[in-house]
Amino acid sequence: MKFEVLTLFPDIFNAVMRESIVGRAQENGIVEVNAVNIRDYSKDKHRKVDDYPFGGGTGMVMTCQPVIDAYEDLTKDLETKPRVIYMSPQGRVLTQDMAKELSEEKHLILLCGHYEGIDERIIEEIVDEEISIGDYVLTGGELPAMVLIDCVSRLLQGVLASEDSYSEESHFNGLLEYPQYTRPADYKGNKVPEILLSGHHANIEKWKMEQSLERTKLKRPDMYEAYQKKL
Ligand SMILES: Nc1nonc1C(=O)N[C@@H]1CC[C@H](O)C1
Repeated sequence: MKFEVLTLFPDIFNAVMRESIVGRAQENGIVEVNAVNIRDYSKDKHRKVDDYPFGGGTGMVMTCQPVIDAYEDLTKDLETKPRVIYMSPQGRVLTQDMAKELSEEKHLILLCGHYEGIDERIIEEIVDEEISIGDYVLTGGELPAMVLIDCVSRLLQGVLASEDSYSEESHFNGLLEYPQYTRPADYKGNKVPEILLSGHHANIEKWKMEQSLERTKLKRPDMYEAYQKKL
């Protein structure tokens, strides 16, 4: 799967996306992250990519020309145009179900805003969908883009050790995950639940489901209600 990111800060992606699990997925050719510097497409003699907003207001707005020319350049030889996602607080908030849906794509273009945002005509011309990572405002769309790349990439075949790695985790099955424990079985008198040491797999699975239901009901009653409705 190929992610092409339109950004003013490509080095952020090159630093983070070469590390750990996404980095290994890139080395294995499962994922490709290509960060494209919007500023390289500016026709302004000072390589400007932003300007003052019409109608007043604070901050700067990213201008149309560099972003749209960058998009045109990335897609000029492509038969089918990839989906363009603008990372924005006005978008649909990213969920595990959306990540699963996005993981079916072969090629995505992610647009990272900066400053106060981008000229609306960019959205009208090239953006297919706005996606938010949460109801708060950041300084740029780079972290949201990396969050999306991370949560989508880990669903791709061969990225995690096994599919089981995510099939029982929080949000995948509509519930929060059960508590996890590892060695030592007794840490300063705080012991791992006996059931997990019993070797009785049916009872262990039953305990895990009970724990998932209990903590979802406690921590995320909204998810618990939605889960109950689906039964
Ligand atoms: N929350 C979010 N989920 O996706 N993106 C954001 C976000 O706050 N973006 C910033 C808004 C102005 C600046 O351009 C970038």
